[in-house]
Amino acid sequence: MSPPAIIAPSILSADFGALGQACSDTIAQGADWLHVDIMDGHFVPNMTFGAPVVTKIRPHVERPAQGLGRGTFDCHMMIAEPKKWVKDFKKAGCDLYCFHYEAAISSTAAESPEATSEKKTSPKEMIRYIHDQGMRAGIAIKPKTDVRVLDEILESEIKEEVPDMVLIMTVEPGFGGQKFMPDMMSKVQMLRQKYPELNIEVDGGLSEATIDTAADAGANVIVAGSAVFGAKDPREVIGKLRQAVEGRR
Ligand SMILES: O=C(CO)[C@H](O)[C@H](O)COP(=O)(O)O
Repeated sequence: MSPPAIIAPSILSADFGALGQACSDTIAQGADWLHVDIMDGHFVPNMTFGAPVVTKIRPHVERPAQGLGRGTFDCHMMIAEPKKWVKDFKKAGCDLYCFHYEAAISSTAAESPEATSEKKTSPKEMIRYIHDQGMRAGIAIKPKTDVRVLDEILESEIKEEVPDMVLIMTVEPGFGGQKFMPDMMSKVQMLRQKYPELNIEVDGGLSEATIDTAADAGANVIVAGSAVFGAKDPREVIGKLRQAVEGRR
């Protein structure tokens, strides 16, 4: 049986002028986590906000008593230098720090142009570092990245180097409101088959129209921005997304 359904509305589509209230309302409407999109204008062609804003919205949502329970701040770091901000986000109240595989690999290359294959295990070093700071770790891949790059990481014998979640992007990261890419579902299926207990998150274009495809493939953590924040009745949408995932467990 796959892990429980987790609905994580992306606050990228919330009213930034009343973000704290939007966060508490969304949890009250039945969301499990809040998906917090951090963009730096380098890794992706858009900017959002940094740790000071997370610090301000954190008190609006009660933190999970333990683990990745209700109220988890799932911070999706679409940034070129993911290691640089780990401590700041821990301090701001992030529970799950999800960095991009592509950023970790290229920041290693930037630090050391003569990087050896050993150096290229930097995603594992990142995961260990995030765990050392007392957060859960996620690793995300963009649509063009082969999912098989994750095997070596997921199969690490060192527990601290294994991520708590994998995020399969179902749009090119950078903007909300884009079209879901169904061809990303083969990545989800492959992961679910190999790792039955893994938290597999999908992000981009998820809605009542696309949730069945994602749930059939085996995704259990569902990010939805415009579908939730643009809805007349967000509670109903959150409930339907959850029902679709629960129905496949
Ligand atoms: O990471 C993201 C964009 O890079 C967003 O989380 C994602 O696109 C959610 O928005 P929507 O549900 O409207 O597609």
